Amino acid sequence: MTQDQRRKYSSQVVDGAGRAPGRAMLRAVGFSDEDFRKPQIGIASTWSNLTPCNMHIDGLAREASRGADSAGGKGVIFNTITVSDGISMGSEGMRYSLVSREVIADSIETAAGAEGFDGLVAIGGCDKNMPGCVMGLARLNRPSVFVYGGTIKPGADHTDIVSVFEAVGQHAKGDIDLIELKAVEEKAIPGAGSCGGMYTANTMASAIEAMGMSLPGSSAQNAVDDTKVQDCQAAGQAVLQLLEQDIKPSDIMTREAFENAITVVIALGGSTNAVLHLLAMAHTMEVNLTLDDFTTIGQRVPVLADLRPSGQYMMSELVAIGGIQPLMKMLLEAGLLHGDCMTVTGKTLRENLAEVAPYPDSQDIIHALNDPIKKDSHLRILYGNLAPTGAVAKITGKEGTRFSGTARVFHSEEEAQARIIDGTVTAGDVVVIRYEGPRGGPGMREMLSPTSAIMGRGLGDSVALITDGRFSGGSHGFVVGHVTPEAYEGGPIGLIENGDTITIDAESNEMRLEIDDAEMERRRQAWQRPEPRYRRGVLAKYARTVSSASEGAVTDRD
Ligand SMILES: CC(C)(O)[C@@H](O)C(=O)O
Ligand SMILES: [Mg+2]
Repeated sequence: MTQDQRRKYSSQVVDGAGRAPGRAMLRAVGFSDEDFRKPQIGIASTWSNLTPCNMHIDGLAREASRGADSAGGKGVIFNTITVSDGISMGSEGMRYSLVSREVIADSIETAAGAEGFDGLVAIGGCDKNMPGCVMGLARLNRPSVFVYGGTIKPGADHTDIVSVFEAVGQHAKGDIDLIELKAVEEKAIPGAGSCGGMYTANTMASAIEAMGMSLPGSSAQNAVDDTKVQDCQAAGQAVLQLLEQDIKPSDIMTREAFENAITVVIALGGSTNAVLHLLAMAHTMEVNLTLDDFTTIGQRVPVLADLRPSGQYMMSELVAIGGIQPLMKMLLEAGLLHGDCMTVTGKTLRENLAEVAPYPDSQDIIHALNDPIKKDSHLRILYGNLAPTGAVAKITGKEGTRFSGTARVFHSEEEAQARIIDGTVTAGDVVVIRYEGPRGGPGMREMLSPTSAIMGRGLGDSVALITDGRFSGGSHGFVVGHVTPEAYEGGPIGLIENGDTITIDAESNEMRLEIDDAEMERRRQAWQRPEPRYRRGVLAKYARTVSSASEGAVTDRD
């Protein structure tokens, strides 16, 4: 491919006498005559000092830019936003979390679309960054690579952010005092990097690597490590190679690649957010993926990783034994991955895995296929009279696979949290948290505070929680989220009354409100939509455009 063919977009901005004003501007940011003849590589950085997940990404962006320069391109760094779920969780501000995914995708599309980058590297840290970046790259469909900022190291005594959330529940129960709670708070977050278990950030990074949009190994690296620096430089270089071969996201993010991503997420015991984000990414790439694909794939893929929140180990411990590449090789050899998928190395998944060595014999983080932690998926898609268009449950089996209990209904996360903490919620209850959906919240908050409070209070196997909101990757217990249609749209979750019996069955994949159809209809007639919580600003805009959680909660429908 000629240099000019590789400058499909930047040539429109910098070539010819008429473009002198644009070149004048670019000279001021460091372009030389020679640079105008190079492909421009946009480096989307989610750097921010507001969260440890992203506080090191400015340095990583500079490494990626150097990598692009060294391969004959011209790297141009630009920034997009991030918000931190670990900080906003349980507050009004958490309504902005899922919204930030759209803002990130929109801003990458906007900056690259306006400036004429020929290729891109996008670097994400906190969990919504990852799908946000990839959605931006997919919309642009220019040769590009995603880089994960890397995982945080464990805090002292094997703690992490979820340890702090669960300590809040232990404190409420009286098991630990304020001094002990503060000690957990002080030791859990030792520096830069994304939340340390198989929570949403590590889940999505792994999914994206499995999908072929990150370099092999990228998703399982420590944030502060030479391997991450090398990954960034290599990503900058890889974009130039992708330009040469004209390999675009649409060549990589195929239906089979999404199936690979789902397979790896299940094997890792990953976050329920993967369902939402993969549906959204597929929508962006115009790949036909539905909730039911998670069921079909989930029937044949076991959970193999003993990682938090349901298991014991942290991501950095998986990094130490070789990351997810040996796992992917195991899955490929078992016929569970499509080996012919193209990746950002310019090679297929099978070619990338050819030289990968197996895990050391001594490890017990990743179980063998004949000794799974769970023989099928922990991510269950439930239907029934409570979720006519689907819901997403995380059922590891540790808390059982069937739950029948008495509804205790709350109209917000805060209300529910207060009643869990003060002991009103007791064994046998099904906590219902509604009006937390994408549109009704708005923003579909993550219920990590209530699920952690339930665990901390020792009610993990005797209380279930259902919501039209979503969960953190750190949530565990008997939990069902993404209940659709959401309450604000008139969904049956809005018709539950205190004292009703609710049955959740993760074997038959059903969730039922035990009332007859006539009673359901009577309640439906009496239901009234509440006033929206926001009338102006980004949350109101979001509520007006967002689709159902069962469709990925996207805002750019046709
Ligand atoms: C705070 C967490 C654990 O990062 C959460 O937001 C997640 O979704 O995993
Ligand atoms: Mg999150």
